[in-house]
Amino acid sequence: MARMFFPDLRLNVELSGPEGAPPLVLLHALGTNLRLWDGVVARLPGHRILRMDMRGHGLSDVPPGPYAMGALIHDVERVMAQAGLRDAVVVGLSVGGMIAQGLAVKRLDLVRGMVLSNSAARIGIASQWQTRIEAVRAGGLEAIADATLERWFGRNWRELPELPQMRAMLLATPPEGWMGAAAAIAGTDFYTPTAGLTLPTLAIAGLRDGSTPPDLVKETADLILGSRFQLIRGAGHLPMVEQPDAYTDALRGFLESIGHV
Ligand SMILES: O=C(O)CCC(=O)CC(=O)O
Repeated sequence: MARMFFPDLRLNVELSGPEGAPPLVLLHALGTNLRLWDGVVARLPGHRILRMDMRGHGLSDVPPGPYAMGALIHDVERVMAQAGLRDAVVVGLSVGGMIAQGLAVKRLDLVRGMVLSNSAARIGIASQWQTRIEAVRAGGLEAIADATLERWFGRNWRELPELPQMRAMLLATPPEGWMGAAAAIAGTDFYTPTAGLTLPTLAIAGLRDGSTPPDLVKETADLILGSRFQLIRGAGHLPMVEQPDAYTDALRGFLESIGHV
């Protein structure tokens, strides 16, 4: 674990795997942090893996919100520069996948391929995000926790073994950070720029995902010429936590198919 220092903020990052190995960049979802990827990192020992806590999340600084999507993209750009990484496969979960799309549009030299996991060019509608932001402002993350966990995991969410860990991760997110990043999602519509992308892309969806349902993920995958779509049946919004073997197999298959091994 290391802190990267920039003039306006510090970001928490972790670099693992052999230096010089094909690089992966892992970007987490709203209300989570880089620990979300523990199972994937353990299963992919042959890659140089950079993961980071998005601003306002995990151990990164919490600048006052709202955040612009452009700022979240710039954070990844400068972390990759400081780590000396380019030509990476960027794996982004949900808002992380939006950041991956924006990074590919802006800096294709940094992105060899994308995995848009449980993500889309546009997620939710602005008024819905505003309602959630107001709830968090009034009552903290606890105010939205149950509804969020139900969207993440589906109807039987209370029975899932991963629930205590994921609830704790959600509740540990600084409210200012959650609201800042939620505002970035609310203000983003990448439909047109993403439709112009032509790079190797795998889109992954979880059957029980109520945050970014399979049809929404597929709609974005279909914008990108030659992209592939994979549905993980036994998972919701966080398939790397619920189905780490199936999820890593999907990543590995994609990486092999583009020779990024
Ligand atoms: O909290 C939700 O259900 C929405 C989460 C979302 O769509 C964005 C994300 O997970 O990054």
